[in-house]
Amino acid sequence: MTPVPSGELAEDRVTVRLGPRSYDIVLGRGMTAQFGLFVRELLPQSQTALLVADEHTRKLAAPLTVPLGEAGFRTALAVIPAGEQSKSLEQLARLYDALYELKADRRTPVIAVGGGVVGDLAGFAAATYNRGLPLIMVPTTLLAMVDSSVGGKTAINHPRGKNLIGAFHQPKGVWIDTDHLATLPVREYRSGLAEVVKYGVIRDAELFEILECHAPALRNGHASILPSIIARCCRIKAEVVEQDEYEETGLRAILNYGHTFGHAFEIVGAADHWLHGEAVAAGMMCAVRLAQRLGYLEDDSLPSRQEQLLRAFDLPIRPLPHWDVEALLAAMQRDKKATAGRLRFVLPRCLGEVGLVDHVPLAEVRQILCDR
Ligand SMILES: O=C(O)C(=O)C[C@@H](O)[C@H](O)[C@H](O)COP(=O)(O)O
Ligand SMILES: [Zn+2]
Repeated sequence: MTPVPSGELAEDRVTVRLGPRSYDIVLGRGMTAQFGLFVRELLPQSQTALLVADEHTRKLAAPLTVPLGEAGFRTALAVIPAGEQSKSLEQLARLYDALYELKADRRTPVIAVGGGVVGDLAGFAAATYNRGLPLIMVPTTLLAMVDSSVGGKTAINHPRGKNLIGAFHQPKGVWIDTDHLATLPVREYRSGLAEVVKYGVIRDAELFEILECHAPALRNGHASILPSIIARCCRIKAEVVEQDEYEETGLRAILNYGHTFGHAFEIVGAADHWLHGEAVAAGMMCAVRLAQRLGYLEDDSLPSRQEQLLRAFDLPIRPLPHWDVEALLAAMQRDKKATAGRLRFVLPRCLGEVGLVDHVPLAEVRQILCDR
């Protein structure tokens, strides 16, 4: 795999092993000066690079143009409006225009500097322009570091469904500089903690216990163990993606714990502007209650432990009362995991173990949604 660039301050490295599409996730602090070398070693022939950022992360993207220039790249920076609405055809077209203006060729990397929205949109532009450009992920939010920058899911939204238009397109490399977290608004940071809790429930009981022990420090972003938690989540994600890259066997679907409810909350409750992790948090609570109701859950302490942890991170544990139940159910029936409108959920059996449950009766799900 990729050699470590000399002088790099990387503290950790996780390799995602996917044969010819394998790549490294490099984790460290204060690594800006080494970024050009990192990209150059991945792409020895490229002459141009398009950086993509939003209004908030442009200040993190701009300094990267210096080491990229030193490494011989002619760069351009495309800035999109911040927020979920940017996962749209309109913003995608703007990125295609920017690539055209740059005279991008098949070797031009798209470098996504930001959170999940920037990564998903820039990733989809990279997956489709010229039938595929190299993609480099520079996640700057906790959520993007532990989840969306790894695994190759790229997408924009359809007005009626999250991530409905997308492609699998693995990055060539992921560059996690934890110094970027210092710039993150606290609500964004805590939204990322929801996906961290998810990893504990689906696959890593010990991680969940670590989160419980360090909840007060983690809540405020001051925990010295945070970098090791980020690396641990990346390792879990890598392991899952390595075994089921295209979500075919059902294994990768476990990463969707809380998302069937969560995506419906994001769509139906769009006006309330919940962040993705907030919707996932309330979605995980609905899922664990559903598991209990269906008799699937073997560990009765899990709902209250999960609730306590999410509360400790100031995350929502229920959908908002004014969201229409029938609209939420309709959104769930259009979920990508549903087949022919039949609901399929990722449900926990015990801490660290979840399964895919088919044909969940609509009435049971309605009951969970009515309980607010
Ligand atoms: O990488 C995956 O696989 C995931 O499901 C991770 C999720 O946290 C992420 O939100 C993903 O974008 C959801 O994908 P979708 O296929 O349900 O749209
Ligand atoms: Zn997610």
